[in-house]
Amino acid sequence: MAYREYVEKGYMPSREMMKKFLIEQIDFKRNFEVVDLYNAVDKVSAEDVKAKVILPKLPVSKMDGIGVCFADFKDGIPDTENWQEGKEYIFANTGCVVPEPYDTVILIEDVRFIDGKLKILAKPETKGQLIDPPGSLIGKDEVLVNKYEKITAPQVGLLASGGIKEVKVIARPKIAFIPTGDELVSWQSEDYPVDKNIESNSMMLSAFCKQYQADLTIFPIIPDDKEKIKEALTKASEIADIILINAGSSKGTKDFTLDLLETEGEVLVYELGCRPGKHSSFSKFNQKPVLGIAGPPNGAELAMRFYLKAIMQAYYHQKLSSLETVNVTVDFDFTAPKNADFCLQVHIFKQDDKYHAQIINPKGVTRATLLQKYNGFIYQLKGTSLNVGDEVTAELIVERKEIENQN
Ligand SMILES: Nc1nc2c(c(=O)[nH]1)N[C@H]1C(S)=C(S)[C@@H](COP(=O)(O)OP(=O)(O)OC[C@H]3O[C@@H](n4cnc5c(N)ncnc54)[C@H](O)[C@@H]3O)O[C@H]1N2
Ligand code: MOO
Repeated sequence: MAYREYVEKGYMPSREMMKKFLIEQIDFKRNFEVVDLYNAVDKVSAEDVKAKVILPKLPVSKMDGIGVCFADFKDGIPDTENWQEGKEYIFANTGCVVPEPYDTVILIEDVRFIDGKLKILAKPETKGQLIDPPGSLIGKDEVLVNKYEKITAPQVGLLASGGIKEVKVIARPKIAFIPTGDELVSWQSEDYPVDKNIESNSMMLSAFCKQYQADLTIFPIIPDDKEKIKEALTKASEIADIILINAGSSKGTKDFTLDLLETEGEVLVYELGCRPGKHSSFSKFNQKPVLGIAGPPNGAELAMRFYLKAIMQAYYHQKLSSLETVNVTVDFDFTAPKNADFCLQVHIFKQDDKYHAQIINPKGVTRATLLQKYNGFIYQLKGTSLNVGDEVTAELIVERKEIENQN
């Protein structure tokens, strides 16, 4: 073990700048796959999907009624006492074909049968009234889903109507996660020695990957050994589109991750100008993007919430989403450090028709308390202060209804 002098280097982006930087820097190698309609929802279409059939193929009725020939109404409502079904009129049901020569539908509500004899109460206004002509529901070659559009549940039905059986979509990216640290033991272990910590970030990531639609390979815990880390990175670069390497990113005697990425790859961001999650980094190794994530679960969580999410949205050609915001009155004083913005984790609640925010120090409470309490962020620029009573914009990580009437 040796003392490592801390040298601040490189670009230290804020949270938003880091998202932007990642998206600009990553040259995504996307894969595609063909899925059937059972598996199409929420996938992103790789191309414009055009209808293979038109609907309807023949004129159909828009409503339940009777089909008539408009010409019979040129002088007003004719005497229909002797009209016969199948001759002067037919029954026309919603969505069913109205065959020639019938060209107009009269609503069944505007028709009576008195002693079996037809009586029409309202003259059709126009020829073709209440009829959907061919192609009026799905047009010839109509685009049903656009390229890079996320397919919704109604669109899956639309695709089926358009004669589509399968769609080419962007395949889930492959993410490799490399947990590092001599002090770690797997969360699957039944008991663990007193000097060990439980490796849990892989499971948090596994859950985030489910939400973000990525396939995850979790590597075994890699000891703090440059050769072993290099081996793992090499293997990860062969199987994954995006590599996440965890911990060993700070100033400790065993924090080798960035030294290694610097000599064996290229480090573009060593650390952020934003806390928590300051020790998030971005590198390239064997042409693969490597997102470095801080070891402590809270820093790791924020990196997954912000940076991994941005990467995933860009991978799927989706716009970057932003959190819903709410104006809050702060119930605390706080000054952000001079060298980094601070993404404050706060408890937002409603009192006397106003939203308030209480600060939660992630390093001062158990993780369970933090996760129970914090429901939003206040992003505070470096060196700036907040004082009790200030009104600011906060971001919500829960739905707005969750912050109504709770303390
Ligand atoms: N002198 C300084 N010390 C530290 C600073 C600093 O600026 N100056 N920053 C602190 C901050 S903030 C963070 S965040 C951490 C970053 O640490 P590392 O990313 O280098 O992580 P380690 O030191 O290896 O481990 C820290 C902590 O996290 C636990 N850990 C690691 N991996 C996992 C995992 N996969 N699952 C669960 N927990 C994990 C590890 O056991 C340690 O407890 O540095 C601070 N120090
Ligand atoms: O980077 Mo650390 O995650 O600020 O807590």
